[in-house]
Amino acid sequence: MNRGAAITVASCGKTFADGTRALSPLDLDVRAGETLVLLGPSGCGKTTLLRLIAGLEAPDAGGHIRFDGADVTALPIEKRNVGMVFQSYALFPNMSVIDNVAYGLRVRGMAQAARRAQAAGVLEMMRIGALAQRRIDQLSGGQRQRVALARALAVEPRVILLDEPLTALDAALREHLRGEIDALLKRLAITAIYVTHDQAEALALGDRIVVMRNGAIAQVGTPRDVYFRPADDFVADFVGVTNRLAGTLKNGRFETAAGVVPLPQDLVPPAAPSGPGVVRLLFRPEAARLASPADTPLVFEVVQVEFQGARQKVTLKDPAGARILVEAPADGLLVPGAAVGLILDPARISLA
Ligand SMILES: Nc1ncnc2c1ncn2[C@@H]1O[C@H](COP(=O)(O)OP(=O)(O)OP(=O)(O)O)[C@@H](O)[C@H]1O
Repeated sequence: MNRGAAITVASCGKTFADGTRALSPLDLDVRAGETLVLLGPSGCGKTTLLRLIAGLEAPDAGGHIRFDGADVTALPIEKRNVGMVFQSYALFPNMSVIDNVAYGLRVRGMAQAARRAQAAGVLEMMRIGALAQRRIDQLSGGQRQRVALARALAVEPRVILLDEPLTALDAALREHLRGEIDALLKRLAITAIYVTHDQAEALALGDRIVVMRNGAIAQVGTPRDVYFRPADDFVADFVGVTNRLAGTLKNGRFETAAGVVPLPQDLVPPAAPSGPGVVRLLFRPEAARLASPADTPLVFEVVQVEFQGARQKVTLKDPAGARILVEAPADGLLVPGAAVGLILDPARISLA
């Protein structure tokens, strides 16, 4: 198959005819062959951005889309060599699986024998060759979504755009197909843009994640960046549970009511702290390790322990009353009221 195209989105905003501003002008570079996930709450503009890249919508004046440097802004979808997969399968229900998959090749004028052979090859690759003669309305949801993916891939696109393709499926199937899609996209080295509002899906699939909010980009980064070094409170909360401690910065250390946290040198203090002299330290529940109070300068009081089998969730409070949540192996016996030390992983803390 083709190698994926690099995509440049330059100053692309979108205001719809009714005056709704779905996207503020934004810039985004998608690398050739990567899987980029657009993640954000409902209405933040993910689908609109995907449709601009597809050529289903035109950006407002001044916006440009380039594929491998060539300006495609004025090209309609059928001239961009992109494949699309939607949440609703958008397949032809009365046609057979193989005819659905070969459809895009027919539109492109490929001869019947050739397009049937190519479609059959893609069905084999997706491991649904046995379903080739079935009608779409005789398939399960998971099978339909595999056919939709096969149809998008059959035309050998340089870019594949997926808009919440797994949302309609049940949780177990969603996870299974997510793994298959991940493996497939990596093997094909095709450029993929994947829209979802599901953070677990984004973290699992993305080479990079674009977190969106109110028609703008809140952060672009690897799953680890976005999870452990969120750019702001919105990203931190959207992508998981976040602990916050208020304190001050002194001599490369963070001082808070519970004690002191040494800071790694590469941790940048926030440009605009939340109050005069006050900074907040952000970390995830699993970025902390419980220790003896003698072994760390950061000490809390145990408030509550929730046993979960292999792990336990422990709620702690500091002398100022601020509460945090940490996850720990379920071996140590912790009782409410006891003092416990905390060691934070320096690679997994951020400041805001
Ligand atoms: N054709 C349209 N005309 C007017 N407004 C639109 C149109 N399409 C989308 N919008 C609006 O633009 C904003 C962004 O919509 P978009 O579908 O891009 O969001 P989204 O992040 O994909 O949301 P969801 O996760 O719910 O699909 C929303 O306020 C939406 O109502």
